[in-house]
Amino acid sequence: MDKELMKKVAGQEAVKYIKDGMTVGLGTGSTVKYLLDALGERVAKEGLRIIGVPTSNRSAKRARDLGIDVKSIDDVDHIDLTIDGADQIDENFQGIKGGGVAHLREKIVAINSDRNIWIVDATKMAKNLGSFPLPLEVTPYGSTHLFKRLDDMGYHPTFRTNAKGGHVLTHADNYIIDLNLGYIEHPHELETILNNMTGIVEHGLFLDVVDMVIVGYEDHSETFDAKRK
Ligand SMILES: O=C(CO)[C@H](O)[C@H](O)COP(=O)(O)O
Repeated sequence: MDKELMKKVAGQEAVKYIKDGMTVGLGTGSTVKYLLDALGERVAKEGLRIIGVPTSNRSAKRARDLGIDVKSIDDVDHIDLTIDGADQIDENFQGIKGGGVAHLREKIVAINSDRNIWIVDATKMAKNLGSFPLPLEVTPYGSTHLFKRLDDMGYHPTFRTNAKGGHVLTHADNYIIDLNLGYIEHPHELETILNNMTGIVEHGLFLDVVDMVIVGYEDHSETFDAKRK
């Protein structure tokens, strides 16, 4: 199974939805990298005029390197379409994001977009959410106490660390706690609980957000209308 090829297929399919004059949210991750490559090619060949709103410093740099104009979300008045990756998508098109530490910006861009498309390789599709650990962006201040509370609640938290054993830091210099849940039976109930916990800046549950999902296989892609279930 060639996962890179599957990601590339999804990224190349998604670029077709970008039209001249659009303001486009640019997600983060290894699948979005293929979207950016394909978009850069269209900008160069077709003279496509778009404004990209990147969700991470990584995507901003790559977009600029490819000749794509980028602006901060606060410098645009609206976003027509956002294309982003995801870590896991269930059969109701609910998702987990944040494996790449960018879910706070990704969620802000997503909820301010007219439409959202997710691009994934086929291995990301699952019956239920939860086998992929659920990322939480948390404030460093008080994070050991928050960690203990999450542990007491049975959520099996782990701090995300780097190769040197230090905390992985987000764009806002916050920490990441991953919840090793295994199976999320009621995503909306969990969302409400996490929304109400002080110290959690944002969680990686993206519920009722996506409009279209493009799943890449090695030799074709499948497109799902996520709002028509
Ligand atoms: O949520 C994300 C970053 O925070 C990414 O969209 C997600 O991790 C998917 O990344 P990849 O395409 O590399 O698997």
